Amino acid sequence: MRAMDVSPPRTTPAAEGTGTAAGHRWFAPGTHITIRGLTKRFGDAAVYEDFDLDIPHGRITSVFGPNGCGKSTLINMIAGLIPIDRGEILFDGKTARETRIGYVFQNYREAMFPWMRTIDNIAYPLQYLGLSKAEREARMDRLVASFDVKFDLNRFPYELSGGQQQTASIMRALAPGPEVLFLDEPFSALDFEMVMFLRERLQKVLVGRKVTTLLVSHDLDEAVLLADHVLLLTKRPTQVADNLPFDAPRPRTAATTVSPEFIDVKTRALEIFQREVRK
Ligand SMILES: Nc1ncnc2c1ncn2[C@@H]1O[C@H](COP(=O)(O)OP(=O)(O)OP(=O)(O)O)[C@@H](O)[C@H]1O
Repeated sequence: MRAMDVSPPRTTPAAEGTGTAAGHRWFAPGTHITIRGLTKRFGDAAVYEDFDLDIPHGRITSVFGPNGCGKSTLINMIAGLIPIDRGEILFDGKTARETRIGYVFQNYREAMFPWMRTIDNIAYPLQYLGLSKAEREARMDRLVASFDVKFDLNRFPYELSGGQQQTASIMRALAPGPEVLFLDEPFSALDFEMVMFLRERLQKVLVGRKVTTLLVSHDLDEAVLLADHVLLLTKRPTQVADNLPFDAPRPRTAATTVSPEFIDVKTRALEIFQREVRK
């Protein structure tokens, strides 16, 4: 089943290409990531079988579905962290290797280099971009200002709280200016005050920079609150159950969760989820 708004054919003549790095490949306007015919097995178990999906440019897509349906596997395959068995995943016609990607893991405790100060951890990816020292410093200044952190970034990661470490992990993922950001349950181990802070900061930065974002969340409120699209998955072999747009104004806050439009999307998502779980 397809995911988003358009229905591109699997293959089209070269003339219909959109002038990408790959030149001959077709993708729908507004689409950033195109997945076609994706197949992934673990042993005898098919997690994905001929799976197609279009992920829009510069928007936040939340991935939600039954336990073990393959949410993490999906974003890890898209990010190029685990191999696919068959199919094609392209970013504006490019491969993951040709795309600047950021990734935030659930387990922030193992995400940072413990021997480096937090600020140096965050700046670490910048050294691979070939920027001058002045450019690196200017980027860091902008990033630190946009997150408005209240803790001391000169501390070592182990001196920070979990929420502060995860804030730093997110800042590090954003430091090189990723075209695509992957977040796998980034807030699930954090206290609610920190979750509120991070949701607000993250939205501001992602929407401001128009970063294509894929967020895996087990929390339906969070999945809907942050998303431009809520991608609902079926049980395995996993397909797209539905893809619900949510276009409430930003920044979205706790107040958004009591708005009629939020409740409407959440209710529809819950119905689809329950239908899939019962199958
Ligand atoms: N490396 C692996 N080897 C074998 N099976 C795997 C491997 N990675 C994932 N799986 C299996 O693939 C399925 C999908 O796993 P995945 O972690 O992607 O699901 P998920 O939807 O993110 O799960 P959850 O809801 O529990 O977070 C699960 O049944 C899991 O056990």
